[in-house]
Amino acid sequence: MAKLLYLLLNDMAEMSVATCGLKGVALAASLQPALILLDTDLPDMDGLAVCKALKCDPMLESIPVLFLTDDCNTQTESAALEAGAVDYLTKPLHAPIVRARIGTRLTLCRQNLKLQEVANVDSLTGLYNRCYFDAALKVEFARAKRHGGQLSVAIIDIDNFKIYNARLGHQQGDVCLRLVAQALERSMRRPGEILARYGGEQFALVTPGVGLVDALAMGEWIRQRICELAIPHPQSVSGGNVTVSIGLASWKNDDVDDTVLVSIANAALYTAKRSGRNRCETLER
Ligand SMILES: Nc1nc2c(ncn2[C@@H]2O[C@H](COP(=O)(O)OP(=O)(O)OP(=O)(O)O)[C@@H](O)[C@H]2O)c(=O)[nH]1
Repeated sequence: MAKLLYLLLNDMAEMSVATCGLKGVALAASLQPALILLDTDLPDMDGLAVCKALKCDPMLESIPVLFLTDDCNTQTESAALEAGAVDYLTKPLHAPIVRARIGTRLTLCRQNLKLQEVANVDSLTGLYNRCYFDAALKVEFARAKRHGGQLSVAIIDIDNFKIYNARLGHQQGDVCLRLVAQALERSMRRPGEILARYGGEQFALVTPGVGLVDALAMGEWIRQRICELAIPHPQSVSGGNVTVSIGLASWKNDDVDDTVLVSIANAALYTAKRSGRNRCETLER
């Protein structure tokens, strides 16, 4: 059946096939596909259990699952839909109907992707917004926990930005935000890093695979790049130019979760501000 479906659909999308439930979940995690076709009857486990496993995983929960099965039992069908499936097609499958149904799903996936792209971006700076950052951090956290990796978060805040705005005007404030955002983008060096505008004059960065020592070096590197922009500030804390303070926090394989990690980075930022601004801080834990 998998081979038949492959032949039937492979001109509509790039397809990959797994021959049992466990391999299917692993394949989904590595490929992050737009759509998953699933049978209820698999060699190693129940297809419904696979669907539930996919829906429990923050990295996979948003991928639509469509059942293709010879189980016509309405109870199984409603259980599949309750488990999060978007559709349930029963055999015998009619090629044109399968193609049309899956075509509709793929179109919806593409439209969703476009909508998400717009919804995830901050219109002033072009960076990701806070909503995207929070969701992406959850995914990166799950990945780090699964693989036992490291992960750090930085909250980057422009110093005395209220004064900058008050003295130079809101429009100039917007120009400054864009320049800082561009410099932060240029400072990103590792694949998988996610940079966002976290709020007004605040930016957030998550760096998968980076522990506290490297995060501090990265924070210091970023702080210097902003100083080098040499954007004049009427009441600068250093050298007459715009500066940033940075709060850092790293996950230490403990039971701290993503939101607590951000709070710790925010508390470190508060310390940086209190200690005179234009610096990176982290908290002892
Ligand atoms: N131009 C502009 N200003 C903004 C925007 N969003 C927030 N702000 C301003 O950013 C300023 C932030 O001020 P505060 O939170 O007091 O922080 P601060 O003056 O930078 O002081 P510290 O963070 O303690 O160094 C406020 O005056 C906001 O109006 C924006 O999109 N554009």
